[in-house]
Amino acid sequence: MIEIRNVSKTYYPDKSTPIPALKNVNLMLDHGEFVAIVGASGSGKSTLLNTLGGLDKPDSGEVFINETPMSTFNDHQYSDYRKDNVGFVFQHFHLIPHLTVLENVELALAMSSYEKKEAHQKCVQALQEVGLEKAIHQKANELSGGQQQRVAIARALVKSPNIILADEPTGALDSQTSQEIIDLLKRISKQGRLVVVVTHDEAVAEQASRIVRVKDGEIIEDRKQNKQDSVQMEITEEPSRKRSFQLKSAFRLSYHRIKEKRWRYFLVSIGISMGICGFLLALAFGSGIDNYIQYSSDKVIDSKKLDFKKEQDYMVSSDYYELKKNEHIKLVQPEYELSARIEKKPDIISYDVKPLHKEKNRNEYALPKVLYGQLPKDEEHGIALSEGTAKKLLKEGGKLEELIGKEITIKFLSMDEITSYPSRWDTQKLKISAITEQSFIGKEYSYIPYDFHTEVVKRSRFIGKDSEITTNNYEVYVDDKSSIESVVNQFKQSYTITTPENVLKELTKTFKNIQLAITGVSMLILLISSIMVGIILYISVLERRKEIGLFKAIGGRNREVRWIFFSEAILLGGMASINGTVLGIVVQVILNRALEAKIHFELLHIDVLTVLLTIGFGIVINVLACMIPANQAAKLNPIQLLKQD
Ligand SMILES: Nc1ncnc2c1ncn2[C@@H]1O[C@H](COP(=O)(O)OP(=O)(O)OP(=O)(O)O)[C@@H](O)[C@H]1O
Repeated sequence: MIEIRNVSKTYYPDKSTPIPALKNVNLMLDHGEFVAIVGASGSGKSTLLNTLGGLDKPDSGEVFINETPMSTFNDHQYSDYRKDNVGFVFQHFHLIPHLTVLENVELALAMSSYEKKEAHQKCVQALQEVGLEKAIHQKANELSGGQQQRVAIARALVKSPNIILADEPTGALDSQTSQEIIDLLKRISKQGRLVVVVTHDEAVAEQASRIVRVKDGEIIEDRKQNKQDSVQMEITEEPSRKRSFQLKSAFRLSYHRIKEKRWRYFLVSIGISMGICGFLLALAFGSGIDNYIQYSSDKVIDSKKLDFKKEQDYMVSSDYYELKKNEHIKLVQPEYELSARIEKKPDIISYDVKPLHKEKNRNEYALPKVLYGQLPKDEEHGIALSEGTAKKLLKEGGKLEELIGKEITIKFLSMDEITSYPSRWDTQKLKISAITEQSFIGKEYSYIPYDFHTEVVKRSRFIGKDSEITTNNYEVYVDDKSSIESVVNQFKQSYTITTPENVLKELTKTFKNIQLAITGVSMLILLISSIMVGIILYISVLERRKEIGLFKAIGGRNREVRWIFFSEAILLGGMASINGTVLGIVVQVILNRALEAKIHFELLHIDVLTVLLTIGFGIVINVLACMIPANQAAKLNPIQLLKQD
């Protein structure tokens, strides 16, 4: 069944001094044998056992498995050989302490395509065989040494391998328990399996059907005994199971590990949660910007309005007529603002005043949104105060609507026409006709009727009623948004033109900068957290060496070993991202509520897609952070890993 022909193996621990572990070893082993490999420490027993188990490869010579030379195996075939043919039993059991007895045994089937029910049945059967069917739900670390070794034997048996390899299986047990384990292994060999036991203990060796004595890497004795024991039943060989990795096993291991080291993982997850929360808010803010753009396009910015500016000169009548000649231009008005103040002792309320469109144009172009009252008519001496200014006027406990109809004294600032220096205050009594919505960003304006505004400007500049007001800014209104491009193209040589799009860009600049800052900070936090995750998982690789070794010994491939760590990263990332997302949603609700009265659109908007995207992003970052430690784990040598105590 297994033949070892002229096998030699030399180790070079410090690269120069060779340590020969096996020298020209020849051995043939068959079904149903119970072989004891004995010898002094360092004689090469474990190396021989590991070579039989496909964990170690010889330097020269050949190992044949049912006449197939192992040297033809690639790494995957070695793993498959361990998965289907070999069950390992170790001196220190190598059970996962926080898993139950059943879960420990199930682990051996993690690489095979068994149905859940079938797998369960096989595990229970294996545990019955070792006499532990009553303890299946007990935690492995609650068992005695002998019981733990029985679980380890059940784990080796559950795949129905035809070879059981046991390295000092009684080394950590008292003599009575040792005898029970040896009896168990003997029984297993009588089922027709090959059982190879490495032992120091001559009393154990004497019970084997064959003793192979090793000294300095050579077989010095190969003796068959207890002939009656070699009478055996034929095992019904199971066909090899298709490889199918049960991700569930990797996740179960990682879940238990995270539970065990919860404080460590909790601290690391705070960083990820904060970063993810920031990331979510940045996305939510992005939707807020879209809302703001929508709001501004509807309410703040007139989509048909262009601002024309002459850089050097004042605009004159010829400019005006030139503009009016364009068929798309419907209205041209000079643009100027007035500075005004209301004296409410001891305070002075200062604000700027713009003209309202004439009534005939009000249906065509954007108007400030009225909260209370009505916009003043053309001939009225009324003012539409902005919400912010109106609030300053209110007496404590007063309501905004109570201001409507009240008369107030407003002082408009007059300028010296030549020097442009403010020279005196022009006092007017005006009725408060309306209160308009406060704009969230940009300047607040109050409005007075167009002609009245022109009159105040002329008076403030000391010019006659029939004179033109000099300005270098014109408001130009077109018939439709679609005409803007052609108008701009025609006049861009002579004027600096600001389109509604430019205005919007300017208005959203602050938002974009805030969003950029939040994104930047959250990315920085995520970068630092992912480095921390990488470090934590690197520590995890060091601490989970036994699990990695075990996974490889039961036939796990490198890819599957990586999954032990990916599952850890996914669980950690998933939990931290969910926490971060919940935190983000809480911040969103609080901020939106707090700003509800001040702004008229949703500043932060989170939808299901954003939530899923954020959680996915958090998980991806964690998986990326775990790449290096996971690859490192996959490359580790199982023999070294299993040797550590
Ligand atoms: N990975 C390794 N690197 C370097 N030397 C090694 C390695 N594995 C084994 N050796 C050396 O090879 C020799 C045989 O080791 P092996 O573990 O097979 O002996 P053993 O008989 O099983 O010993 P023990 O009973 O103490 O476990 C020893 O001298 C050991 O130091």
